[in-house]
Amino acid sequence: MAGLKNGLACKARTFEVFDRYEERPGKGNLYLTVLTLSLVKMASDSKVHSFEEVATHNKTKDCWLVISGKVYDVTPFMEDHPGGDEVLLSATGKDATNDFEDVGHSDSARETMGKYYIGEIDPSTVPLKRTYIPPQQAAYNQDKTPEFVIKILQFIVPLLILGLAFAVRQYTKKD
Ligand code: HEM
Repeated sequence: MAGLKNGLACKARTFEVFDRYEERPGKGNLYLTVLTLSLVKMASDSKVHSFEEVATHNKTKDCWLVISGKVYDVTPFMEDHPGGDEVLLSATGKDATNDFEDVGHSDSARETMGKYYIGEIDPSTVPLKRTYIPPQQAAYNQDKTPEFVIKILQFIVPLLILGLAFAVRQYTKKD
């Protein structure tokens, strides 16, 4: 009976845990029941939340996160999160998958997540990521011809002035 109690209290959602129960001699039927109950629990846990609903849980005392399509209620973890509660708050109201992955969380952090899992996000309700589209502005001086002419003139004009000065000097030179 103690095994059954533990099985029900346990939040683990893997078959591995229940395989161990099956190995116990003489209690095959009992442990099969535990497995079934667990599956029912899994199904009921997988509540589908809309993004709009999840986004309203954006406070220190009520904080939900969306990571890899799953919804986590991390309210009880706010004070204990090694990265602090501020980062968790800043990850609300959006898909926090990248924020979570960018930190390079350890395997044990990923296991901890399971404790706070409350369901799935309805993907159709997640707003599309906005991509930055630069304004359609004409590039300055797109036509290169005048620029080219200006550059040539920059060389020719001083040369012309020099040549003119030299000619004037030669012309006005007294023998
Ligand atoms: C359910 C969600 C989360 C859980 C269970 C979790 C758990 C943890 C744990 C256990 C650590 C200690 C280091 C490690 O073991 O990797 C950690 C560190 C950290 N986490 Fe999270 N975390 C979660 C979500 C997030 C999110 C969404 C962000 C970013 C917005 C974040 C940012 C950080 C930062 C900045 C650190 C500190 C890293 C360092 O200083 O080395 N975490 N987290």
